[in-house]
Amino acid sequence: MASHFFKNICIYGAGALGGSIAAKLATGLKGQADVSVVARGAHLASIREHGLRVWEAGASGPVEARVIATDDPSELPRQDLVITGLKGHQLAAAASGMATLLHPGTRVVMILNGIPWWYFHRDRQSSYAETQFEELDPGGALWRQLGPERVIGCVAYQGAEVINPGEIKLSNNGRYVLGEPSDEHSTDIEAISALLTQAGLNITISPNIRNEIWNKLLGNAAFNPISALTRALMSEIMVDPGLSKMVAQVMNEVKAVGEALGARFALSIEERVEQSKAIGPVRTSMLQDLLAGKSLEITPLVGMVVSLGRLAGIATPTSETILALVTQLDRQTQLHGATTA
Ligand SMILES: NC(=O)C1=CN([C@@H]2O[C@H](COP(=O)(O)OP(=O)(O)OC[C@H]3O[C@@H](n4cnc5c(N)ncnc54)[C@H](OP(=O)(O)O)[C@@H]3O)[C@@H](O)[C@H]2O)C=CC1
Ligand SMILES: CC(C)(CO)C(=O)C(=O)O
Repeated sequence: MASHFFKNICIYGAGALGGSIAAKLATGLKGQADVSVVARGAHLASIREHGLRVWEAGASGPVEARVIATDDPSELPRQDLVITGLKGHQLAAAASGMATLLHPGTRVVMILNGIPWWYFHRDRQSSYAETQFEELDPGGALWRQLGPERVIGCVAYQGAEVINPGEIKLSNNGRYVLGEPSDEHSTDIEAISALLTQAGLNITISPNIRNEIWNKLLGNAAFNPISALTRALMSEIMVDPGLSKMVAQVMNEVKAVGEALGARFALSIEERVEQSKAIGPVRTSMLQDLLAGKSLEITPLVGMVVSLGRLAGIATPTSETILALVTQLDRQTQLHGATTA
């Protein structure tokens, strides 16, 4: 589909992950492509003035990268590749902006935690193929204006945080898993993987991106909302007997729903819980957003476990309780700010 000559590359939503990837592309491709970002507010102003500053894990200083930066995508030329770094609940509002960047061959790599809006596109194993979700994509704006056929799924194993406007800190070396919704090993995905690898990113191509999504969701459906509700780091959650039990309960629900929809899990829940104990003092992205007074990525991470559970006939009582609590927390934070919520 794409030309495999990526002259114009835009990172739409240059936050923690998007911004760090934009910096890698701008420095690693050494001028071979025009790298632009769509950002907003103080973050955009700082990127324009000072460039992106990215602290690699353990580095003594930031890497600086100059990129074309705007909050108005219609100022940019049509793009050969768009990489989205928006949160799942921010995508629909950006659908028309993203659509202005597309030409017939543009592919869109979507870095997301949780169940994405395109989940059932070309899911040939499922009786739900092409089912759309109003709660992820109100009015079908993404489906219509972007088109699920452009999407390449991306699951990120990279801890990252915007620590100041224009400045991003990475907490590990990170890796990214790409996959076509059709699970095909296409020439597009091969070319995009090669490009991102050339820029210095650790990329693998998955033969089953939905499995990757579910395996990652085990952690995010549990840790992200529990950390927002308690303001605890992942390590603090895991040493609390009540909270670590709740983590295991959510993970069991996610696994049951995923398996009912055909997903395979690499580890048992006991093994996954043990693995989580080793992660350390990480502040999840949902806790970061809460502390910054931002709205929370609830639907893709928690709401969809409950919705897909209903679809598949699997009970998800712990996730339902957490969903109600974290939804109210988000509502109160948006009304009164994070400190009084
Ligand atoms: N951070 C992490 O460690 C990890 C995150 N993930 C997942 O990756 C995805 C991206 O997360 P992350 O990088 O943390 O997200 P961030 O919140 O750091 O970045 C999103 C950026 O997009 C901006 N944005 C939102 N809407 C628009 C818009 N309409 N126009 C321009 N800019 C916009 C946001 O601005 P503003 O701040 O003003 O809203 C923010 O700068 C999420 O699904 C997340 O769950 C996965 C693994 C780890
Ligand atoms: C916690 C972490 C880094 C890994 O599960 C994550 O994915 C998030 O913060 O959203």
